[in-house]
Amino acid sequence: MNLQTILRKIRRADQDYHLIEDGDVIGVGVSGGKDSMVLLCALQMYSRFRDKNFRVMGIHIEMGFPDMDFSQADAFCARWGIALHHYPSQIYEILKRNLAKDGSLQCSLCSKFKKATVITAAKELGCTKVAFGHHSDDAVETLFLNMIHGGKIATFLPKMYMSRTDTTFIRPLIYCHESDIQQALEHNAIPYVKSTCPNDGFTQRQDIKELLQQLYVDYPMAKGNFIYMLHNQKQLALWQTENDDHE
Ligand SMILES: Nc1ncnc2c1ncn2[C@@H]1O[C@H](COP(=O)(O)OP(=O)(O)OP(=O)(O)O)[C@@H](O)[C@H]1O
Repeated sequence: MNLQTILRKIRRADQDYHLIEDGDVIGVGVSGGKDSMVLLCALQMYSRFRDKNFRVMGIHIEMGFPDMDFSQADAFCARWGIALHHYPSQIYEILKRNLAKDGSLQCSLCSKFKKATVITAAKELGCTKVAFGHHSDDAVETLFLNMIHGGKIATFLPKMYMSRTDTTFIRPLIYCHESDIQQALEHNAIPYVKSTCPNDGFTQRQDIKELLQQLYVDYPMAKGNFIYMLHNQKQLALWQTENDDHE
């Protein structure tokens, strides 16, 4: 497999945010989509570097969406000696019983259940950390979603400890663009499973994705600047009222 660009960017993220330590057992959350399949393969390769001693395994939570065929992904992982564990769940059934007012599935509920199930599976499998396939374009989309819908300047972190469940999450692809992932996927013929979630393509995230794509056509430099901005702490200048000092 040739994953040079991805591996270089994972290494940089690892150095900047200390994502992986000696002795780690990393459970990669695998939806079967492009990002998590590339992450699983790349981390497996990264684990072969001599200066790091850690193990990697894939964890797929079976959501129960119809016609999700994992046979190619399973065969590919077996060929490359990558462990991919499947965990059945009732998530789709529960979501169908708790529809939103407009009759659609609730993405926020889905995300909560999915995360909780990945954590349970990771603990059962003896993982020390859980890795997600979020990349830099996801980070910028989340930032815009939070600004537009939530009135806050925030996105997910490269590394996050959740004390409630005693779990550390890492996002090794944060310096990778979607285009890097697409290239790696094609170059190495990594299979992926197309999601059959009925909400796919009709989410607020999809709207933001399209908005940003248009913005990048007019302002191509924005793509790199948005990522730089996320860790450009020195030039952070936000308003502070007198009251904020005392809160
Ligand atoms: N069914 C699942 N089982 C395990 N982990 C999952 C599952 N679905 C998503 N994840 C993890 O959560 C991350 C973000 O989820 P999201 O739904 O945005 O991903 P996706 O777009 O469906 O797939 P991908 O990110 O793999 O292309 C994924 O990259 C993956 O690491």
